[in-house]
Amino acid sequence: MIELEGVSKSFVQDRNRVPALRGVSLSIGKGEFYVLLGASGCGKTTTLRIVAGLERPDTGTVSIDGRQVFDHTAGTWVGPEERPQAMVFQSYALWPHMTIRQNIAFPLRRGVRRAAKDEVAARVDEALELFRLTEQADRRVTQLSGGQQQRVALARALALRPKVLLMDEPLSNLDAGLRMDLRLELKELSRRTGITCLLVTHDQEEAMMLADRVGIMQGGGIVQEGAPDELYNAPASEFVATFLDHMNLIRSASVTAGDTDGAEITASGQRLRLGPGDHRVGTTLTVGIRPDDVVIVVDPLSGSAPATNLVTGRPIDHHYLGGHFLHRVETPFGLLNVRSPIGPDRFASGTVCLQLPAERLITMASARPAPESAEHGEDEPDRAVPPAGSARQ
Ligand SMILES: Nc1ncnc2c1ncn2[C@@H]1O[C@H](COP(=O)(O)OP(=O)(O)OP(=O)(O)O)[C@@H](O)[C@H]1O
Repeated sequence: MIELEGVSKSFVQDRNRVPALRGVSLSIGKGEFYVLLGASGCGKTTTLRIVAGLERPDTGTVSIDGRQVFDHTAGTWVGPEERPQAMVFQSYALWPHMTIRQNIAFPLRRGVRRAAKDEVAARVDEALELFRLTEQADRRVTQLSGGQQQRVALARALALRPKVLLMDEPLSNLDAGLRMDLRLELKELSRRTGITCLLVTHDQEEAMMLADRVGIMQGGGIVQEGAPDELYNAPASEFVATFLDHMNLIRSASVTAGDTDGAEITASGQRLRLGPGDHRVGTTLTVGIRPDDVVIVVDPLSGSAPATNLVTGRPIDHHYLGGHFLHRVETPFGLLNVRSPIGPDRFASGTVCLQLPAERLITMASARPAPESAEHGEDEPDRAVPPAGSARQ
């Protein structure tokens, strides 16, 4: 339904051409919910605006529903009004002097997709019902809450019966509760209508919850795409691993032994077992483990305690997060974040034994060493937990 091939775009900033997109290729199927996820400035909105026809790329091709709408080489260009899409913005973009009903009806009466009067009335009623807005239909939109206003914006977009719904951070202005409600509505809606959705966000949870497929953007390109669970369980790079889930990273791990059951790695003078996988002896890789997957071994001397992949550390601090704790623990691998229901009152004082279970360790290619300043640049994810900074060797 949406195809981008080799799309690049640069903008002039302070008299210099600055690349915003570097050869983006993307293929979104009919009825698919695709989310572009990335930190501020990585090129998400530019990609969306190019699909919408609000921005003209420098190179490449763009097709929607089998029709080429841009081809740099052939000089093809189809304007936004002729593309089969509707767009929803973070700012709602409603007409404040109109009622809900008028806001939904207005675009149906104008432009190239103008509908007949009866048709307009029928579509407005349908959209009102879909978003449970029928009772308030004659209220001014300025009298509505943010969540209601965004539902009007979505109703207005869907009343156009677009083949493609493009959404730019549509839920970012809403508080946490409303955001969750609208996510659920949006997901249900996309299932029910079968409409192809492309949404951009910097919110990992939102992307995971809504998407059939997520494309993770960094520095003007898509660095990995896949179903949310694929990305979560098999991040291809340190960037994706830390962006999605604040993973603890153990860098510069050497594979020292391997057999069909798994492999052994050495990092910071400590040995760890890995589960089965394609790990060649002699290679160096990065090993990741999520804070939830690190096990606190309360009584390491008991007969039932695990025997492998143990490491002793010094707790630095503890944060109560409601129902569970976040502990930061200094270990030979560096500082590890550990999320656990076990509270600090159950550790021996000043020391804690951790297990990094082999089946929970995720391996990925080592990143090239980054300059210190780049480590916390704009592409760094928003952190809900303190970073495991010193685990970066
Ligand atoms: N009209 C413009 N003029 C100049 N530079 C632009 C313009 N639009 C985007 N850029 C630049 O292109 C890059 C990508 O911007 P874009 O808005 O696509 O990023 P984004 O990932 O959507 O970020 P955000 O989440 O902050 O909106 C940024 O460096 C931005 O400053």
